[in-house]
Amino acid sequence: MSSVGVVTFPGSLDDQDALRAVRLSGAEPVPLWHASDSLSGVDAVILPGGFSYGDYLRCGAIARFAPIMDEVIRSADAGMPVLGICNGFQVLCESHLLPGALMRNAGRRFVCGQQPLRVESNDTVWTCDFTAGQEVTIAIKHGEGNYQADPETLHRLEDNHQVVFRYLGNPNGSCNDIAGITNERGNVVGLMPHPEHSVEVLTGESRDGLTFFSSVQRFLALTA
Ligand SMILES: NC(=O)CC[C@H](N)C(=O)O
Repeated sequence: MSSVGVVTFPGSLDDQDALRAVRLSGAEPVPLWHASDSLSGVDAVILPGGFSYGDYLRCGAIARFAPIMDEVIRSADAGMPVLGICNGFQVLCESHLLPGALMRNAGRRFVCGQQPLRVESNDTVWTCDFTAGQEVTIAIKHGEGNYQADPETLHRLEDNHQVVFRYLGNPNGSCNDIAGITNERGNVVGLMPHPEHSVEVLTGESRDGLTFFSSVQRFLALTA
């Protein structure tokens, strides 16, 4: 059975839901602590949503310097699957594992709801069980989800097919309707929507989020 670690930072909010989603998908969930310097031998890591360090300075800017991040960055560079959800996406951008930045929502309001998305790429370890062009619905809730990058970076992301999800109805002003991106290798994915909140019909309208967790398991089984 593959194991997926979920890092808890001070102020993380969605770590328990991420652990639960990992368990629902059949993998072993492993809680990881921000102050540790070990990933406890897990096969993949999730940086969850929330308000790490109270969003002080900038969202994700302090979490990026948590002791565990040295090992997350080293393992990501070595090919380990890493998923950053919402605040986790912000941490990945601050860590320069992904390019660009998440700015205050264009409407200056926190947005929350069921968000339609289009899957742009299934060529990542976290999205290989989706089909490209598929439309899915996943929960969103964020104040700083407005993805921005310089024109050269945006061209590179588009040319390399590194845009993984686009909003159908842009809720926050993100460039090119970008909801999620990947690194060139396809092992690091960051997105503002919350797949861990869209895994059960009892708590949402969609189970589309489960596909992230089944995708990484299939990838890990193939490479074991
Ligand atoms: N749900 C979240 O992870 C929120 C992320 C961040 N604190 C924001 O408001 O943008």
